[in-house]
Amino acid sequence: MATRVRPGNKRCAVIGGSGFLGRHLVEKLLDRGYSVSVFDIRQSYELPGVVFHMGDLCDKQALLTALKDVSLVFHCASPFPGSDDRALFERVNIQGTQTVILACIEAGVQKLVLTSSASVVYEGTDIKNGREDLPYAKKPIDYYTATKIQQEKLVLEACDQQKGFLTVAIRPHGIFGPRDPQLVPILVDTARRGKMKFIIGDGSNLVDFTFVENVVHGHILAAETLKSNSPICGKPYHITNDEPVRFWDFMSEVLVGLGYAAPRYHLPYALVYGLALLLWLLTLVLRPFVSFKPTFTPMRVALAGTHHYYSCERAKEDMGYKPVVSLKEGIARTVQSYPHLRRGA
Ligand SMILES: NC(=O)C1=CN([C@@H]2O[C@H](COP(=O)(O)OP(=O)(O)OC[C@H]3O[C@@H](n4cnc5c(N)ncnc54)[C@H](OP(=O)(O)O)[C@@H]3O)[C@@H](O)[C@H]2O)C=CC1
Ligand SMILES: CC(C)=CCC[C@@H](C)[C@H]1CC[C@H]2C3=C(CC[C@]12C)[C@@]1(C)CCC(=O)C[C@@H]1CC3
Repeated sequence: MATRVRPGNKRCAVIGGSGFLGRHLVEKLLDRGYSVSVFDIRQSYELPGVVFHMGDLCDKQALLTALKDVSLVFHCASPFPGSDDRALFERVNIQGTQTVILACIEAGVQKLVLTSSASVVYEGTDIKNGREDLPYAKKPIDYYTATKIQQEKLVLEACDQQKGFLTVAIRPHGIFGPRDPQLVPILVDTARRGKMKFIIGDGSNLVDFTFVENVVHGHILAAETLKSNSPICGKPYHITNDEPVRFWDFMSEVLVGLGYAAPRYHLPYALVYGLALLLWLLTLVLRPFVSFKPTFTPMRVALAGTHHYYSCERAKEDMGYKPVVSLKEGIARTVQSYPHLRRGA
């Protein structure tokens, strides 16, 4: 049965703390005087002050051990978004998140901060300065995002001020920074295969890319603002760099920083999208005979050729959010952190 953990207790748990965002979050929490338990299916590092609990978040007993005496939980675990294992997304993001909620309540945890995603409202068409009141996507861009929608709903609906269990969801977008296993590695891999020559569309589409330390800052602000009667209870918050940038300028800056050529030739958006769609249909038809994963999926073409940037006004008003690292500085620090991805390395 729930024994409420003493408020003000600075012991917290990071579910998914071995991952890219999770590890940055753990490092900042330690700086701020928290003691941290990490719960993850893998252990990727060791740090003084961190206790690791290895386990699957779908296992309530394993979670209960890790959440003992913890008053604050960050949930930033998810399967790799590029996977096509639908059952895994459903099991971890939906059923697993329900298990996390139940375990938190049973362990007497007072605050749960979920890492959601701004893409829960994106359907592949332009979003300019989107606010949190946009409806959830009816046709999410992929199954991973469909389960992120369900996950966010579960966590926000679990907020219960009467019972002293408070929840909030952070919606970052395009997280980048040192140790990111996705964005820069995909980009460099595409460049190394000679496929980063083309700009899809006229290149003017604006997108949010968010330096990981700003995402961490948003999470910690949310946790520290989350109190009874706080306006943030049960709500989602966009956290970005608040500096929308042309998608292709961002890509070019990273590529040039790592010694690769920037893309130069323009291709019409509708043409590339149509080709990606055809290729995708072809992979479906041929799936019983051959299996291959194209780089140019319709989803990726939409992400590269449409506007998708979000307002963080609500986070500024309700929790005093302001990015702590500019885009320029974030790109410089990211580029510097990938010596092994430099051209010729
Ligand atoms: N990166 C981005 O641009 C964005 C990310 N987000 C969200 O941010 C969060 C963190 O993302 P990111 O740091 O990039 O992801 P990572 O994959 O780097 O980190 C997620 C961690 O969770 C672990 N994990 C996966 N399944 C389970 C499970 N069943 N039980 C326990 N741990 C598990 C992963 O292990 P393993 O690696 O072995 O699978 C990994 O260590 C996610 O919720 C993601 O949806 C939202 C918007 C943008
Ligand atoms: C803002 C946001 C949601 C970023 C998410 C990260 C990835 C979806 C992108 C990171 C690198 C991008 C990329 C492409 C699509 C989107 C990414 C995977 C292309 C495949 C688009 C088509 C190309 O011309 C090559 C691009 C390589 C990099």
